[in-house]
Order: sequence, then structure tokens, then C-alpha cells
Amino acid sequence: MGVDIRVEHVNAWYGTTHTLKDVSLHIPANKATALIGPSGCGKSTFVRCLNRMHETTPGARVEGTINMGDLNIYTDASPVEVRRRVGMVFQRPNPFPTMSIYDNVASGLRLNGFRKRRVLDEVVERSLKQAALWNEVKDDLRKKSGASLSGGQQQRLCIARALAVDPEVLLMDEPASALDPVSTSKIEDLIFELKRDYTIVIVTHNMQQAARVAEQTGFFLTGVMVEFDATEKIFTNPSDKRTEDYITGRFG
Ligand SMILES: Nc1ncnc2c1ncn2[C@@H]1O[C@H](COP(=O)(O)OP(=O)(O)OP(=O)(O)O)[C@@H](O)[C@H]1O
Repeated sequence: MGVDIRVEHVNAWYGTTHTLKDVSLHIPANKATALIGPSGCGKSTFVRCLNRMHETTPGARVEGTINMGDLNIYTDASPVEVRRRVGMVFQRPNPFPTMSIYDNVASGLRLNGFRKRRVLDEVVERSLKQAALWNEVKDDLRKKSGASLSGGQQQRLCIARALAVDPEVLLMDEPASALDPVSTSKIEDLIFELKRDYTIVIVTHNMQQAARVAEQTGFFLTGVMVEFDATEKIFTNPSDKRTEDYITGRFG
């Protein structure tokens, strides 16, 4: 099951540049939450704080509190443990190109010490089904490499790889922006299915996409979370003039 995420007074820096400024919000469990805002406003930095990837950038640091369920991810868990609980999918599909489809999906489990063939087979099948890719690849699991799939299939393979280690949260950083409309709509359908089992946070430049998939939307501007509310409210009756200017296309 997904967990809720409580973010309190999070600040993030790259060196001396203060990139995220006092961000607080409550991301509910088993829903999709969209993050929108102009380029460079800190959306990716924010999601990278949610799986402790931000701190892997040399000179970068984070302050504040992030709780996933009862777990404070900065004080109660190691980065490795956090990244097992929080899967991530990036803008460009990044399967391991020479590994087979099967090995791509099994890679995280193997890293976590799982070796039993029967267990791996079950998880690979379950994850590929969850990612709506199973029917397209089931006859070629060991024959085809990750790189031999289409872009949309590669992205669903990356989703399957992320789900295989049984995370609670799935972060998606512009997961469809490199894909054609058909593949994009498959990813959006998938988000609907996945919400039942996971908490989803999706960064998107596409406001229609946010409106289609997410129950809540947060609007970032220059590192500040300007407004966070029900998606419908954000897009039809925002409280802040800056949100209104952005969604009506006056800037960004
Ligand atoms: N590795 C880095 N080192 C230094 N500054 C960085 C680094 N990554 C991002 N930044 C800066 O941090 C700010 C926020 O970037 P971030 O990628 O989080 O924004 P974003 O809203 O996701 O942008 P986009 O929509 O273009 O992906 C930007 O000014 C960016 O230049």
C-alpha cells in the first residue's frame, strides 16, 4: 500500500544557491499528486529530496523534515532503504540497455539479495503486468534487450523495474514528455491503475496531463510552493494570482 508523505519546511541548496525555500505540503496516500511550474522552479529538486537523491549531488544539501507514513526518511532510514521504498521513473527511459527485459526487472531484487528463480519469475511477471507491458513482451523476456523496445515500452519497463522492489511511493519526473501521444496515454492509464497500490508524485509540464491524472496539484515558482490544492481548484479557481497567471499562460 502507499503511504502519505508529510513535508515540513524543506529547504534545499546546490552549493550556496538556495533552490527550494521552506516547502511544506501533505501528499496523501494512494492518490496522484502533480507538481507543475516553469522550467527551473525546483520541481525535480523537490522530488529528488523525496528519495534522498538530492544529497548525492556534490555540494548539495537538504534541511527540514520528510515523513513517509511514520518514517522520517532523513533520520530513521538509510538512503538505500529510502530508495527501496520510493521508486523513481525519469523523463528519458533508462533501461539497462544490454540486459534482457527479465534482468532489467529483476535487477533491483538481485541487488537486494533475492536469488530464488521462482520468486524472481513471479515478481518479474507481476511487475510487468502492473506496468501493462506483460502481453507485449512475455515471449521475449530473455531474448530481447531493454534497448530493443520502443520508447513507450522502455518507459513501462522502467516502471516495472521500479515496482519490482515493492515500493510504497512512485516518483515520476516528466515520465511521458519524451513519448508519442499513444504511449503517453498508456502511461496516464497506468497511473490510474497504480494509484490503488502506490502513492504517486508526478512532475509534468503538461497542465492537461496534471488535470487528467492527479487529485492534487502543487504549483512551484522560483523554489517556493505557491499553492497546493485539489487539482480542480488549481485549474479553475486558484487562490493565488501567480498560479492563475501561470495556468492561463501569462508566463512560463
Ligand atoms: N546539479 C545541479 N547543480 C547546480 N544547480 C542545479 C543542479 N540541478 C538543478 N540546478 C538548479 O536548480 C534550479 C531548480 O532546478 P530543477 O531541475 O529542480 O527545476 P525544474 O523545475 O525541475 O526544471 P525543469 O522543468 O526544467 O526540469 C535551477 O535553477 C537549476 O539550474
